[in-house]
Amino acid sequence: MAAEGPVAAEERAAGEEPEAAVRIRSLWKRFGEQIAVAGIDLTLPAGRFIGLVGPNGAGKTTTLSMITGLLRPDQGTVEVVGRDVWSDPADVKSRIGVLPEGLRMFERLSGRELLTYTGRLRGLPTAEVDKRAAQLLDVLGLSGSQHKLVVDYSTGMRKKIGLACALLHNPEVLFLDEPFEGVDPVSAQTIRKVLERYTASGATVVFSSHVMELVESLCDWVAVLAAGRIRAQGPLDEVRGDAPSLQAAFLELVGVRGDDAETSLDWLGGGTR
Ligand SMILES: Nc1ncnc2c1ncn2[C@@H]1O[C@H](COP(=O)(O)OP(=O)(O)OP(=O)(O)O)[C@@H](O)[C@H]1O
Repeated sequence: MAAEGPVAAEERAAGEEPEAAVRIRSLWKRFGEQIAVAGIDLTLPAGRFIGLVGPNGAGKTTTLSMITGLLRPDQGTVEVVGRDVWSDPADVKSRIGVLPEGLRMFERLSGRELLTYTGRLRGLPTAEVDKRAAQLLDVLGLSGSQHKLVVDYSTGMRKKIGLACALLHNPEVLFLDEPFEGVDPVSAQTIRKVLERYTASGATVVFSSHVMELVESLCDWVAVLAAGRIRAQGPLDEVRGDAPSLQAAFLELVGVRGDDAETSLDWLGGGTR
């Protein structure tokens, strides 16, 4: 475990919990009959690389949307860096960066224009926006395409420009929904390096993913969600426990039913009809 900084040590000495990046209490969300999030309690520590994992339909996107002020909860509270999200969403939004799933962007802008627009919306001075935009485009390998319209960007390029927009105002916490989906290994490595650089300075990354190997190699803290409930949360080593990999621990936690395919699809196999 990393050495504890003086502030954390003081807080502990005073018997106080160090500030969490996210604190969720009894959070619920229903869509008609469908319960997407079923009363979760979750505390995500600050300064960590956090993976939110779960099978399809587990409630990851719904949870992230409620944390980031995009979707109002039916019940429960969400605090980000100690501030109640739904009492003052604008305050919380100024402190966080978000790369949502299926992000819609102003596609008739070039990548560079999109960054300039985002920076000005965030209230950054023009010269600072220009400096940060140039650096982010360079680090993310987008300098050569900065004047291309976003509509003509590939999936990976869209993820990268979305990440650049989310980082431009140097947020305290960064939320990413499936940031590596559809991204080739070279771009994935670039994104990874940028995120590692970001967390090394004490910031928090929370990202959702289905790819356990990725979560295992990147994250030091994991929350497992299934059917709208938290199945496990804690440091990666604790959640993995004695299992040989996070994937194995995950399958056990969410209760796999892989055998069904072997018995019910007995006609599948090519050749005979
Ligand atoms: N706007 C909506 N209207 C109705 N049902 C919804 C809506 N959004 C989500 N759901 C339902 O809520 C449940 C949780 O969905 P959610 O998208 O949060 O899961 P997820 O863990 O992000 O899934 P995936 O990994 O497949 O993206 C699912 O059963 C989904 O069908």
